[in-house]
Amino acid sequence: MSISVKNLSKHFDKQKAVDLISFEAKPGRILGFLGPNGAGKSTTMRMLTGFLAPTAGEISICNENILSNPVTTKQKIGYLPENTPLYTDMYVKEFLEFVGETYGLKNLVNTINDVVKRVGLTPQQHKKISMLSKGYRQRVGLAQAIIHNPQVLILDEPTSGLDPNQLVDIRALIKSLGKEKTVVLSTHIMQEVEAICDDIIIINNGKLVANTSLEDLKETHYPLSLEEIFKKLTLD
Ligand SMILES: Nc1ncnc2c1ncn2[C@@H]1O[C@H](COP(=O)(O)OP(=O)(O)OP(=O)(O)O)[C@@H](O)[C@H]1O
Repeated sequence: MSISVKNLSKHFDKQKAVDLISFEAKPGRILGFLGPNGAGKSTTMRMLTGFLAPTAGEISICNENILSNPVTTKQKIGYLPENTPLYTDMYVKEFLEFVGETYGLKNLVNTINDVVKRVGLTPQQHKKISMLSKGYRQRVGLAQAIIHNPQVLILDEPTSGLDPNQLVDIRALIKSLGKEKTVVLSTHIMQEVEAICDDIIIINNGKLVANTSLEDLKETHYPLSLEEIFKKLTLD
């Protein structure tokens, strides 16, 4: 199992932002992480990537405990945070070189060329990040997430704010990455879930209310649409 989460909780003072959740994510599959605003998705993703310490619970990435082996587990994870923080004064390749160096990657020139091609950044590769549209910035965010060839990808709302053409391109890219890696992505777009996810977890008020395959979720709630299922499980 690439990601295994057991009884994970995060409390901010008295608020239980994440409340005893357990789930697994498997290689070669894309796990959609759904939930209303404020349900606990970003908090969970930040714990999965080691950016935020859990209040309680266990996370293992590729069979290694994230708290006991923070350095090795971080090497196995690529993370695209919500509102991708990028150094916008840097040029695309300069930024990727900076990220590659922090991972201690060898053969960086070829690696950067490969990753630029993979995410469809070739026409923009000589530009400053501040000059790029939202969709191309998102591609730079994806490039930095995959540059070290991680086994696990954590993508926090990777397609929010993209135009319909960019949406299609980025989804296709995520789908192709999902064939070889374990991908966890959060989204509010049900069409996106239908288009690319294999498995689904739904979180509401910090608790998991669904944890199954997309197929099983639809079968269990037949004939409801995914929007209707989401509503049914998350309206208190
Ligand atoms: N650093 C923090 N300090 C205090 N409360 C926090 C902190 N980070 C998150 N929260 C709270 O925890 C809850 C879960 O937030 P989180 O950002 O994980 O939700 P989300 O599911 O990602 O929401 P969205 O869909 O709006 O991005 C919210 O009530 C939020 O206000």
